[in-house]
Amino acid sequence: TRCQAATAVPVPVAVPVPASPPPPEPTFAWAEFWSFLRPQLLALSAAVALALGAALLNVRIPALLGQLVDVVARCARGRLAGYLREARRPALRLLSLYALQGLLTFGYIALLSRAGERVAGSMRKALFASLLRQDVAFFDANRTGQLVNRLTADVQEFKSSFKLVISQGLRSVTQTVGCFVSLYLLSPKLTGLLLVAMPTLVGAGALIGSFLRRLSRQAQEQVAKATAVADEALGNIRTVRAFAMEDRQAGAYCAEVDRSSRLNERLGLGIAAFQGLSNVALNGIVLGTIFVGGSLMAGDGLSPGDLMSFLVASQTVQRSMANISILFGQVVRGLSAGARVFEFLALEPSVPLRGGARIPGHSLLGRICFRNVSFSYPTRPGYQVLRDFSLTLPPCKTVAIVGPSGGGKSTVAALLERFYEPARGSITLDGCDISSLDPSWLRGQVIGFISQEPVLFGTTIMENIRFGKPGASDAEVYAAAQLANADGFIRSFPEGYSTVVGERGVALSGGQKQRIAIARALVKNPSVLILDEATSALDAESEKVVQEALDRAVSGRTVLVIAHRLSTVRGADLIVVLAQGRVAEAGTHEELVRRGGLYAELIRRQTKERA
Ligand SMILES: Nc1ncnc2c1ncn2[C@@H]1O[C@H](COP(=O)(O)OP(=O)(O)OP(=O)(O)O)[C@@H](O)[C@H]1O
Repeated sequence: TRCQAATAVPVPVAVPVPASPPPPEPTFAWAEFWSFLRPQLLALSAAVALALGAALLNVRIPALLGQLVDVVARCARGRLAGYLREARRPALRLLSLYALQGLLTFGYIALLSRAGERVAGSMRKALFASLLRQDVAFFDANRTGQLVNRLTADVQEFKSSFKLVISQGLRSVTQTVGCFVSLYLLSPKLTGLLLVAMPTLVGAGALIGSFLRRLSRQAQEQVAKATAVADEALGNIRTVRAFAMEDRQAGAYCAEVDRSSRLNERLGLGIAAFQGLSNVALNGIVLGTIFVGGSLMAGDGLSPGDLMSFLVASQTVQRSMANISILFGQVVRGLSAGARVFEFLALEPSVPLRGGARIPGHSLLGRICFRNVSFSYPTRPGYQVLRDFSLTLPPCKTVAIVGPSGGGKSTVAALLERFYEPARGSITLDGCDISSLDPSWLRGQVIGFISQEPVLFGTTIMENIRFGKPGASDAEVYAAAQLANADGFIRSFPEGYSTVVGERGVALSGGQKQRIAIARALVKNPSVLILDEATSALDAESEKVVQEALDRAVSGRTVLVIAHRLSTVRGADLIVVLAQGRVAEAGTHEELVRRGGLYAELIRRQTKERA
């Protein structure tokens, strides 16, 4: 219900937020990261050790291959018996090295995956828990899509960079250094040549690579734009259909897809050129090495085996350096993804979910006082919604708030639920300031909130009603449904209370959904009931049934009704007209009509509209 209630506060589409500089990129929280890493330290250290071992073996392999080639060269031309004898030793050593290397590779990848998944899993859980804790104002300022992205894409990105750094990065660096040492030992001259050629090529490759990455990012963003168009149209198909906008939406989607195809084609072209060029460059290095190496061999400075070792080792260096340059970009992206995850982990809400005093059930009266409350929404600090607002809701009475749209009616309810904190003034329940009370008790047990457009969750009706009181027995659920005028229609479904309502409860009518929402609020037997325009989205027929349910539900509770249609609040014990954040008038229906002020004017206007 909390989520549902949160969506009940209407958020205007175009709130003029005061111009502020874009928030700085969050920095990576190493300490926070360490706390997630620590439980996996053993597995991680083992993975690092195994990866290092595998890399060192890779450094050894070219030398052994060289030995084998020397045997091959020596035993060429028909000396088979001698060849088999001589070759067996280096061949077997090489084979066992390959086997050991395979084993080490298996070990470190397995361990690393385990550690990576666990770190990512615990980051996701912690981030989700932290998001759920945040103030409602936080959700006004951050779009849901972005938050979900941090949970999924950002954690994913961070995890893969983290794994890559340990597997590829560690390996590549060790191999580059190790192989350079063995290259130098084999032939300082050839190594010198390589040292000139390779960095130039790798540098050029990195440059083209970064250009391609930029192109790829643009292409990805374009794909995301196209997806957003499709998502919006499919998600709001009723509106699209109602305005016969299918062709226009299809056209918009086509344009975005065309743009993304063009970008991706250009990217493909770039990748093709890159691959072609790098083939030429790599083969050129092989050719150059053999060519120059051959001349050294002629001068007897190098054996054929040495040349072979040199070739294999230089290939390993090339691969490793290319890997390192790719990794560099990945690390930068991974760190900024990680920073985005940790940013919200560290965020503390101004109103904690739990903690504080509770008033024992038997002595709870339900008397609520707003005293000189002033309030502005955090996303709109310059605009005061309530100014010096004072109102008392006596126990077991119904108080209605009416007034022009945007006057701050729903804001009063949001403050009572402690979705936001007033800037000045106090709100008390039975004389206790609600800021000293346990918010989870206040929301979960004291206040029942029924909003204009109830949100049902994608589960059975039974579970949806039980959402109001997690431990409720079946009998309690039935009783609440009866009180809410919902039992009859629920039982008329073939599966009764086990009927699963769709993701957004689409299979139910507005009136049915509203009655389930009423049952959900009533099952906790709240002392205070807030009805925020609970019937204004319904047609006359459903309104009547829902109104009946509400009339029954209000007895014995302190009720705050927020209403558009004045006809629904005629019987309230007190009617308050809220205009420009202040109480403009208060009294019963008769008193206010007799007074001939704002309320009388509103009544006149509404009857005229009806006529
Ligand atoms: N989450 C929010 N962030 C920023 N401003 C808000 C938010 N919710 C409401 N407002 C603004 O606060 C003012 C009062 O809104 P509120 O919803 O309380 O009015 P209301 O009287 O209930 O209006 P209505 O009858 O149209 O629902 C409006 O100007 C609105 O634009």
